[in-house]
Amino acid sequence: MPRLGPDGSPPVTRHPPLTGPAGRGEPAPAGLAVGRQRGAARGKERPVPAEATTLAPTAPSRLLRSTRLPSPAGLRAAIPADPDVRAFVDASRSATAAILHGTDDRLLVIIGPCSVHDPAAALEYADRLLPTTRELADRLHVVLRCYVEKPRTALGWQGLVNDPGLDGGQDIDRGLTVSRRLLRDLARRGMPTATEFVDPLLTGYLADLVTWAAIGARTAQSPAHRQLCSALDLPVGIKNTTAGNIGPAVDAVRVAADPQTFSGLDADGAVSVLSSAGNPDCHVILRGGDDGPNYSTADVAATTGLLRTSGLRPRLVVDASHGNSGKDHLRAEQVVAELAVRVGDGEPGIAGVMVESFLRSGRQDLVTGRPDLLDHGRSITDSCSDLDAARTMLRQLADGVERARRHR
Ligand SMILES: O=C[C@H](O)[C@H](O)COP(=O)(O)O
Ligand SMILES: C=C(OP(=O)(O)O)C(=O)O
Repeated sequence: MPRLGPDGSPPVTRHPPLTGPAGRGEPAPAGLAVGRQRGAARGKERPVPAEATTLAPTAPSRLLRSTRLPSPAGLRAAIPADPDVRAFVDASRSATAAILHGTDDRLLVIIGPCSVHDPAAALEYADRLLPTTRELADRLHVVLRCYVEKPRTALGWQGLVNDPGLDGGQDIDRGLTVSRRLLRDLARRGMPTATEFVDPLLTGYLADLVTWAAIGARTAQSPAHRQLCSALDLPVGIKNTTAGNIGPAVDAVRVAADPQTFSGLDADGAVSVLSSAGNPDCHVILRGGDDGPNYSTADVAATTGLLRTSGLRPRLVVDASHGNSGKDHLRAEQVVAELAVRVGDGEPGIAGVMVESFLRSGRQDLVTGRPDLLDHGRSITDSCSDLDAARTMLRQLADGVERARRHR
């Protein structure tokens, strides 16, 4: 087990600066790629020997910097999931899987901010929502969106893992540490969490603390993400593509259910050949697409039909946000209200609902490097409903489950 630093963080190897003795721009030793990315975490860079990387076979190189991270096991040792947390996450995963399989008649609800940029605000949101989720726990299994990686259509802030300082510093080492601590703090409070896995190399740093994960619309067709799902010990929702195609999500669920052999990191961070058993708890998420929403009864029926003919369980999650709301949180609230009625009417196939909500409604733009300008508790990615609206939506969905039970 690695020795830990005074604050419980994993050890960091100090390496010489890239640009000479004092990092003042003196030429680097021959054979080293030279450069420092803006905001680089000082003192952690490793020289990049030109002959030692396939990414940079000749110098000068476009690979400017290589910074070694702790291993997944190192970070897990620094911020351990204590036995209570492990038991809590296991129980929450089992409940989620049972809902997806239809053996628990509650509804899965994945609710919370589009992205977490301020861990304290995420904890405050959880603390203020928990009384309602506990009250409705006989009808809903509520899992908090704690999205710490963000896939972007093009450029933009990439999430707490990639840029915890909101300053373009891209200190992934710190981002993983604060994200893992946040996920653990949420589990300790009794709030299950959901996240999206964007970079498969980083999944092992956080996955043991998460109840449910998503593969997003931008990565649902990626073989690496599908193979990753096959090895995860948690339920995973896979989205239709941004164009609105359902077929790739169904294909992804099939791939993930099968045993796979692929390359990835082991717990010690070594690149390894990994063999998986296959994950029977994956499912499709309908999130709408460029051509409009896909949450109607006909869309759900068409998708469950496709799942059935593919030999898969005909149950799915509907995302009321994103393409199903045109990223308008008021519209997402209407979608949830409509879904609640349909669940109450006994419509088959809907195992869960996702919706974006945070302390305050709407969204705001981040000015890189100026987090001090941000409103507390308002999304810096897609617009979100506020807490009152979140409570209303949860009650509507819980009423729907109650009504559906009366029909049976
Ligand atoms: O969920 C958040 C966003 O929809 C997603 O990360 C893509 O955002 P972008 O299109 O603004 O890059
Ligand atoms: C990025 C997200 O969704 P999608 O992949 O549907 O765009 C998300 O849920 O945060």
